[in-house]
Amino acid sequence: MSKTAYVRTKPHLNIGTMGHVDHGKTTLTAAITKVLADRGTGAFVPFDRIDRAPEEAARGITINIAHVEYETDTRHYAHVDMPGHADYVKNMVTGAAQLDGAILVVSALDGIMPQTAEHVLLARQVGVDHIVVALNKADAGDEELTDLVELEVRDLLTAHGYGGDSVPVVRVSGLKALEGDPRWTASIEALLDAVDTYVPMPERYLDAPFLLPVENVLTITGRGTVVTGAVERGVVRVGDKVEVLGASVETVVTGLETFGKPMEEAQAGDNVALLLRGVPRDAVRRGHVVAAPGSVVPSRRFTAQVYVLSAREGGRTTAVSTGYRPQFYIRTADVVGVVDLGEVAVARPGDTVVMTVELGRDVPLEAGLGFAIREGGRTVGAGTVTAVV
Ligand SMILES: Nc1nc2c(ncn2[C@@H]2O[C@H](COP(=O)(O)OP(=O)(O)OP(=O)(O)O)[C@@H](O)[C@H]2O)c(=O)[nH]1
Ligand SMILES: [Mg+2]
Repeated sequence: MSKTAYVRTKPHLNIGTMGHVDHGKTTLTAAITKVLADRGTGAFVPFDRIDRAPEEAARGITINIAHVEYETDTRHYAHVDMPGHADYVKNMVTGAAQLDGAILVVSALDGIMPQTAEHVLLARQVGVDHIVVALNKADAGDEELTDLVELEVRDLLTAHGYGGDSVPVVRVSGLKALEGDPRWTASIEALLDAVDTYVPMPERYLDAPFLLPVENVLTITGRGTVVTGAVERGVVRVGDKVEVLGASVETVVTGLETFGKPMEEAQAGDNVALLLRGVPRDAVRRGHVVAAPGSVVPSRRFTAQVYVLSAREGGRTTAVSTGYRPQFYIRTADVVGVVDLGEVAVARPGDTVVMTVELGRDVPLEAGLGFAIREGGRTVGAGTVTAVV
């Protein structure tokens, strides 16, 4: 672990790029780091270091979620570059669950595509309240066509409750900005200004007991097991006792880092790595939750309001009934659950229904928590927990 400590000088936010495959999310992410590196408030992260897992290079699509950090004049950001490929939308849900705002990347050449719409729907569901649009590849697009794409994107956002008329839509070229073309580096500056001003600093629940949904688990040779993720609430310090829900382990945090920089204390919103004393690597998984001991009681039964996606939105073509067993994506967890629709008994695509769910295992639940429902690799529903039973 490197030695320069993290110094908190600016408010920290978590943002990310989402959008259809090949619309330019990773190129744009690299371009943002380049523009800010030239300004002196970040380090350039080239495309191939963002799109870096071996599995990805082989298939040429973003599968794992990559994080980079940078600063604007007013803020410090952790930025996650989310995958666009349909098979990996579940990774997108994990990433979006921790975002304060998102940059929706839409190719000005192609317009809205299936994952553009799916990502907007999922973002809404997992609680991303602010979206800024990057109309990418504007270097290659024709202006009238781009105008149409912009209208189409604003309509899509309005349809999902984002107030499409007031959402900033910035025409950019990640590719040309990476090449240093001044017209297009200016477009990236404009995009960052839009993010700085349009995405508000969210309220951080610093006084609540510590909770972090585990996004990834790794081993540091000679030091032990590390879990990473964004702190959902509270504060954690080196030396604090924590419990890992899902693994049923109590342990102590022996190290804390953000982007390779050690810190004494992490707080709600921070994207961190936690070194856990004496926890075997295979005891902890993505989807587990690290929390202050005794602060949450995991459970498996809850009631929820659920929207069943229509076929046009990529959902099912047939109704679901009591006994249906899809996967539930809750925070970073992916758990099977059985649906009970009560007296209604049947829910058709396009319906909003109340259901009781019995999950296959206990997870920390609370009223207001958003989740996605998936089946056979596609999203079929989106809901909010109304009560824990
Ligand atoms: N003309 C032009 N091409 C671009 C621009 N941005 C990206 N591209 C090209 O579009 C293709 C896809 O870019 P990526 O950045 O890999 O797209 P992505 O959205 O990250 O793709 P996935 O991660 O697979 O979903 C590449 O060939 C890029 O060079 C742009 O601003 N202008
Ligand atoms: Mg990518």
